[in-house]
Amino acid sequence: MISAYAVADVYAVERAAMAELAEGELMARAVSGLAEVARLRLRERGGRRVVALVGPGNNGADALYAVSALAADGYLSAAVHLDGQVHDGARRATEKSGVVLAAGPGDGVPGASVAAMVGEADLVLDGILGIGGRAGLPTFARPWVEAIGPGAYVLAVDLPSGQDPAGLVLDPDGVFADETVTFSAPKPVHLLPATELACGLLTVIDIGLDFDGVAASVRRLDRTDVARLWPIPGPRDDKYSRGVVGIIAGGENYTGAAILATTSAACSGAGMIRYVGTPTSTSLVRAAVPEAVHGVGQVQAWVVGPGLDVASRAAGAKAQLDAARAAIESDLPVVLDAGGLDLLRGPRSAPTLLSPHAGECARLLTRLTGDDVARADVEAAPVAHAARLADATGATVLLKGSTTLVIGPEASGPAYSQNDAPAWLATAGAGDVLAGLLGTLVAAGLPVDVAGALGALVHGCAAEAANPGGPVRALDVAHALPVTIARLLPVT
Ligand SMILES: NC(=O)C1=CN([C@@H]2O[C@H](COP(=O)(O)OP(=O)(O)OC[C@H]3O[C@@H](n4cnc5c(N)ncnc54)[C@H](O)[C@@H]3O)[C@@H](O)[C@H]2O)[C@@H](O)CC1
Ligand SMILES: Nc1ncnc2c1ncn2[C@@H]1O[C@H](COP(=O)(O)OP(=O)(O)O)[C@@H](O)[C@H]1O
Repeated sequence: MISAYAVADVYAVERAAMAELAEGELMARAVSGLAEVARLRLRERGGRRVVALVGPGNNGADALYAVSALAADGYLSAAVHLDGQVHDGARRATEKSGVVLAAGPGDGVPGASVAAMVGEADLVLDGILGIGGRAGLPTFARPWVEAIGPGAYVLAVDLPSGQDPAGLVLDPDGVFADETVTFSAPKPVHLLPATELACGLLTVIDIGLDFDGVAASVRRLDRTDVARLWPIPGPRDDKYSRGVVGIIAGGENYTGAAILATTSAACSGAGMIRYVGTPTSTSLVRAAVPEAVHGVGQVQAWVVGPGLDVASRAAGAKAQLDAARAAIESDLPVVLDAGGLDLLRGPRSAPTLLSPHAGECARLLTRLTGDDVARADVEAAPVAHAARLADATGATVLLKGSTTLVIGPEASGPAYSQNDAPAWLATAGAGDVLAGLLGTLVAAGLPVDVAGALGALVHGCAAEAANPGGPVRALDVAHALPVTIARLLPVT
């Protein structure tokens, strides 16, 4: 598991370490790791020119020291900084090592020469702001960032400047890095959906800080966690003890969603599937998933909603909707997706996992809170909106996207944020496959937040396995689940 820590906690751990170490030791460790990554990237790309964008704080000092080390190695090194607002030691190191220094804007150095210096760089070290910064790129740095050439490799120190350290909102004018080098541990900005995209590849450098006993602010499961968490059957298990999942999905319109969700539940190892559909969906599921049994019965968890049309007056729709409402009113765990979200009236007493995409999250918030929330609002501030939905419903919310967030109501512990899927997974029906997989995990008894994070992880891995590097269809993601799961489990 990867843990990200809140900025205040990182500072506290740093202060404790500094009290034990010689002055400057922590920064020296950070700089040495940063310079090493920069050297590696310059070598890989055959680059010769490096420029550091230097802000007034320690982040700028890291970048200045690193660029000095690169100058000593013979790279053509330069730095732009705010005159009079540079770390003294770092400035002295830079002057000694022959780095070309340009202060700008505002001290007589023409903006054009600063722009040319930045524009020619093969590698740009972004040290404008670190985790102590606020969201938003400072005005002085705008011309620097605008001057970055299209072919430059942008290596951010700690975070891409302008981006929110807490990871709550994206600054479209901030830096978008190819890679972010951070120290000791990730911070929320690196893992959360709004800002992760701006960080590029994340490289964490160990500088010897100890986070034992510090609570994570955001968690991310990795592939090595699957063996520990997956419900593996034992010799005493039978289909019922493994968990029966009831799936109320599809209708006369979205028949495919029924097949995708039930196939996914079967392929992820549900002990048994009870399917409740309309006549056409039912006959298609009978053909596609012969393992499923039909009609309402005893289950350990319900999945309600993929392809469910709550306004349908087609044959069998009323009976299916009655079953869906009864499932939501029951005291059993429920995964609510797509059309099922339209049936939620308020908090439930049993474990509940909502799995909206941004549009569905906006629609549900609008209905439940009375505020007009648009899809774009959710996309701009995913954590705030998902948390609001969790608080309004008492449920755990799995907000789907390229980074999928799993967050419970206030005080229910840190969120999970998963980024395991290729962008090819952004395809119709992929969410229906996820719903079936979540149903398997919740019916097996996993807590809904763990089921959400684990499901998103395995769903992403199955999408990659279905056709590495190329397009995937949703049904192939479901069919890739058995072998994907087997590969993630220990060999017995
Ligand atoms: N094969 C199937 O049976 C499938 C069934 N599905 C089911 O379909 C139902 C509706 O899901 P949605 O997420 O589509 O519904 P939503 O109502 O959440 O989203 C539709 C939104 O997409 C916008 N939109 C539609 N076409 C667009 C286009 N070409 N370009 C830009 N925007 C466009 C619409 O304006 C609307 O805002 C759900 O119940 C879902 O489970 C989907 O999962 C797809 C596959
Ligand atoms: N850009 C992306 N990269 C990776 N995964 C994505 C991306 N966009 C969406 N996804 C994933 O694809 C799935 C789409 O689900 P959803 O929007 O419900 O589609 P549908 O309703 O058509 O099944 C979700 O699991 C989501 O996390």
